[in-house]
Formats: sequence, structure tokens, C-alpha cells
Amino acid sequence: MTERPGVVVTGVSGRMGRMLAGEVMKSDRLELVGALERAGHDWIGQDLGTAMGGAELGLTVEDDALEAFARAQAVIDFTAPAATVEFADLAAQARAVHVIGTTGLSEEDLHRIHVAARHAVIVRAGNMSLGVNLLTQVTRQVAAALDADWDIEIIESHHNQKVDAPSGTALMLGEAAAEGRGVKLDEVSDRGRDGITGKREPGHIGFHAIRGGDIVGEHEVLFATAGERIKISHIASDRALFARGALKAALWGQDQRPGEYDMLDVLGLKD
Ligand SMILES: NC(=O)C1=CN([C@@H]2O[C@H](COP(=O)(O)OP(=O)(O)OC[C@H]3O[C@@H](n4cnc5c(N)ncnc54)[C@H](O)[C@@H]3O)[C@@H](O)[C@H]2O)C=CC1
Ligand SMILES: O=C(O)C1=N[C@H](C(=O)O)C[C@H](O)C1
Repeated sequence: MTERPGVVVTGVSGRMGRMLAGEVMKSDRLELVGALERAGHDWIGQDLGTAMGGAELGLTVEDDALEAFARAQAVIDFTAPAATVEFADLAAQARAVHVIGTTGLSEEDLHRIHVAARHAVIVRAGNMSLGVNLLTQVTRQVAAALDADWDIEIIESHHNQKVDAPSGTALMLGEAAAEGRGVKLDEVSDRGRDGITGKREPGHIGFHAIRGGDIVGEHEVLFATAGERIKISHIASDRALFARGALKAALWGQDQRPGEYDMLDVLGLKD
């Protein structure tokens, strides 16, 4: 591994981008070598420190991903699907580890990421926290232990600026529940309910999205049957935990072969 791998943070002015840049700068194991924003953004050409409202850092915010990635060993990317699929190609060309936190990716986006992972390490997770990744394991186990007369519903709450639903985390939990039950999520998924929906389909997995204020991220998996209910939940109250997970993934990825990985790999939680 390079002694102190260089990291480019994409979407650096965003909620997660600022947090990630701050955590990389605090780290004594990684070095911030690039800060990227979309072309036309106010921050382009400005010093990152002053753009963030602090002291000068000597690092200019740029919009040329290929040039930035060429000097990096890792790219940490929490942006938007259209940007992330492009970054996957460019990070693979640069042979940089691509840590993807972006959610709302389509099947086509996932395919492009899969292709890019032939040439480089990609670590992708809808949630980089230890707690949520443990919750996926617990969800899988509980779902496997219960039969289909237990209804499964996933409820997620986020801030009012979030653009995708269900959240990436809710989908991870849904996948885990479906896997535990031995079914395919896309065949049993119910996304929200409205109007005369008819009775609940036995065996389906329901998703519900709450959006309000500055909620960082809350997820609950409800297992309900006649006479009893099990609820397992996770509350994130600080985005730093997602950023720290991403830094861990960037370091872990330095020693891996090209391919697609997730946070269960990074955290050593795979069964
Ligand atoms: N996996 C995880 O643990 C977590 C994932 N997320 C996900 O991360 C993503 C970003 O979330 P936020 O930071 O809250 O959003 P945000 O909207 O605050 O930030 C996104 C940033 O990406 C930038 N961007 C968009 N296109 C770009 C391009 N082509 N080049 C460079 N920058 C570009 C935007 O200008 C913006 O600054 C979302 O998909 C969210 O769901 C958020 C938190 C945790
Ligand atoms: O957009 C967010 O904020 C978050 N997105 C991720 C998701 O979609 O699950 C992770 C976290 O819940 C915050």
C-alpha cells in the first residue's frame, strides 16, 4: 500500500462532501489530494478552505475528474447517480479505489459500475455505518427464522433535501429480508401505499419514506404477525459516521484485487 494514499473527494460542497473532506484532512492515514465539484459550481477555482468558510488550505476545488483521479489512490464519491457512473469509469482508468456512497442508482447504473469493477476496486454501500451493516445481518437472520405470516415493513426517515426514495439503506434492509426469506425483492416489494390498495399481499415487503427537517437517517424493520411485533431499528445522528466508514473502505480497498465489494467485506461481517 502507498504510505499515505491520496484521496479525491467528489461533490465536496455537499452535505457529505464537506464531512468527507474534513475527515480525510483529520486522518493521519490518508491525504486529501483533490476536491471536486460539478462544472459551473461557485466553488470551482476557489481554495477549499476558504470556500468552506475557514482558513486557506492550498487545495483548489476543480471540475476535471480525470486529472484529479490521476494523482489519487482513492476516490470517495457521495454525489448523484449520473456523476457516479462517470466517476466509476474514470476511477477505473486511474486504477484508484472508488468508494461509492451515492444512492438512487438504477439497474443500468449498477451495470456500468459492475463493468468498471473489472479493472479497479469498487466499494459500494447505501450506508457506510457499522450499525446499519450489522442491522442487515440481523434482519436476514430474523427473516429466515420467521415464516411468511409475519409481515415485513421497512420505514425510513430522512431530511427534507433527500432526492431518492426508498433510501439506499432501506433497500439494503429489504434485500437482506428477502434473502433471509429466500425470495427476490423485486418480486415482493410494495413501495408506499395510497388509495384503495386492497389487502396486504402475504409475503410482500413494504417500504415507507418519511421526509422532514434535518433528520440524518433513521431506519426501522417491522416484523408483524397476529398478537406480536418485532421492531429493529437504527438511528444515525451524525453524518461523520458515514464518512468514517468511507475512509475505512478507501484504506481497506488499497490491498484488494479489482472487483465489487461492500461494507460487509470491509467490516469483516460476511457470513
Ligand atoms: N452510503 C452512505 O452511507 C450515505 C449515502 N448518502 C448518499 O450520498 C449522496 C449525496 O448526499 P448529500 O451529500 O446529502 O447530497 P448533496 O446534494 O448535499 O451533495 C451532492 C453533491 O454532489 C455534487 N455533484 C453532483 N454532480 C456532480 C458532478 N458531476 N461532479 C462533481 N460533483 C457533483 C453536487 O453539486 C453536491 O455538492 C446521496 O445519494 C445520498 O443518499 C448520504 C449519506 C450517507
Ligand atoms: O441521503 C442521505 O442523507 C442518506 N442517504 C443514505 C440512504 O439513502 O440510505 C444513507 C443515510 O441514511 C443518509
